[in-house]
Amino acid sequence: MSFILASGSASRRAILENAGLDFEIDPADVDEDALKTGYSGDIGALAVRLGEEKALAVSRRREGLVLGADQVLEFEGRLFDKARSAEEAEARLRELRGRTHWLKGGVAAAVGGEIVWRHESACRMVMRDFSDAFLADYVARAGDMLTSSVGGYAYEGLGAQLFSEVEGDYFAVLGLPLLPVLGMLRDHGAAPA
Ligand SMILES: Nc1nc2c(ncn2[C@H]2C[C@H](O)[C@@H](COP(=O)(O)OP(=O)(O)OP(=O)(O)O)O2)c(=O)[nH]1
Repeated sequence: MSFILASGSASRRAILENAGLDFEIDPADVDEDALKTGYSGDIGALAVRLGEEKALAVSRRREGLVLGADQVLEFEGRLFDKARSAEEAEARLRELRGRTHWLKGGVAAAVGGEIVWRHESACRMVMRDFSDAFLADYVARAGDMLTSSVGGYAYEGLGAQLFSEVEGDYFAVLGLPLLPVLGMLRDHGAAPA
């Protein structure tokens, strides 16, 4: 039983590998900025739409079940994508500290160029009001996570120190709501029932 993960995300790959699943990786080439720039609708729905676009882009050229996903950060109604530099990530963390933001996730499965399943997740991230000294130390130690993860943190790692409370699916924070995905994979014969 196998399926295709239409993602270049190391986190999504690790989540599925650690769960013992058999899959190929074939990242989707989707112009996310085209959909995100100037978007003013529901941010969770956008993440689902992006997950669908990624799944469809690969499903149109590959046989079998294709899984696509996306995750965006929502803060006071504003949409944030991955920071483009460590400096931008630091400025954002300074803005988010002491306040609550959401990680909105969308995941979709496609077969033969058609969407067969979709799921939306929302995780409430309560960031503590850490000091400037803490932030400087965090930025010095966080490395690539500052720009490779949508919030500038790895919640399973150093990023845990940023938060006082998190509500939602742990795996969804990391980029892929594993249990709903497993249910779908079993329904489609792509994971052991
Ligand atoms: N390891 C880790 N990664 C995280 C965490 N929070 C978010 N991420 C990652 C998961 C995704 O790789 C990334 C969200 O960006 P996207 O949804 O646009 O995916 P990405 O561009 O990485 O890959 P893709 O578009 O699927 O090829 O942030 C976390 O707490 N830990």
